Amino acid sequence: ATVARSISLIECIGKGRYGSVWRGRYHDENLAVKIFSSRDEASWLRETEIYNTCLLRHEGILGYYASDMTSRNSCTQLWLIMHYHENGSLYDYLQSTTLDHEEMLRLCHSAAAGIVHLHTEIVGNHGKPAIAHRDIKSKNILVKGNGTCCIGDLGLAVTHTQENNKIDLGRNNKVDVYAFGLVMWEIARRCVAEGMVDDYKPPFWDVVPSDPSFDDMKKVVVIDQQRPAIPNRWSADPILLLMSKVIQECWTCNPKARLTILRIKKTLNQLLNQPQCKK
Ligand SMILES: Nc1cccc(Nc2ncnc3c2C(=O)CC=N3)c1
Repeated sequence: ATVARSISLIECIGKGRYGSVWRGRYHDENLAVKIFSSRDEASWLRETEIYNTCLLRHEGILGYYASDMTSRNSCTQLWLIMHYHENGSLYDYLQSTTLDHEEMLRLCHSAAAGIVHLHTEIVGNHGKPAIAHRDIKSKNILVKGNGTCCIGDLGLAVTHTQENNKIDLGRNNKVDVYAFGLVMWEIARRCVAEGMVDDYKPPFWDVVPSDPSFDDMKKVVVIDQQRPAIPNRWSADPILLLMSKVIQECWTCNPKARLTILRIKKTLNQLLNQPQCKK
């Protein structure tokens, strides 16, 4: 509680049903403060539990400072205090930025590396369970100053270890892989090749209303099994053509046929090291 007291909130940088995110200052350092709405107390509790029980210090995971619960007159105030990233979320970043091949692959590879860390169980005293994020999307990924990503928002995450075989992660991991395919599709659209680039669009922008309901999405994705279209221009570029293959293997109808996030990370790393990708 002492930490929260000495943080001064400077500006609101995000607002939603979840609550709000602020840029804060503490000893001349910037930090991000997520203030949870009372309806979202469960997310605060889950994210706090995950960060405090699992070894989650990793360059691909949004850095955590502290959680704070203070009683503010009649109601409870819930804060999550994280590292601050000036570029904001990947969703924000892609609105205003176009990418070359290396920048596209750095964003995709670093985001994949963060998800690999979540999915990997580390056995031992200072280990971690396998974690399925369950809410992978460009608004929950932050872009760091060096053009790499880190994964945030663990409010819906579930854990699994060998011994307390709680849930079958096999299925859940595949949900993360499907969602990550959508994120790679959003990023690749913003990659300039042969003098062309696609506008930023959220997945399914052309088949659902803005701010779609759960049922709107379910009909498109589950019932009709729709998938985002791959822009024609991608087939004229060797890297984007390979990206379209990786992306489509994240979306197979049968979840068992989907690539693992580790295979995706390795493939992206190979593309990153190809000569035509280096500046
Ligand atoms: N999941 C979660 C939990 C706490 C803060 C956040 N958001 C952020 N974290 C760090 N830097 C940021 C942001 C923004 O939202 C926008 C700009 N920079 C997400």
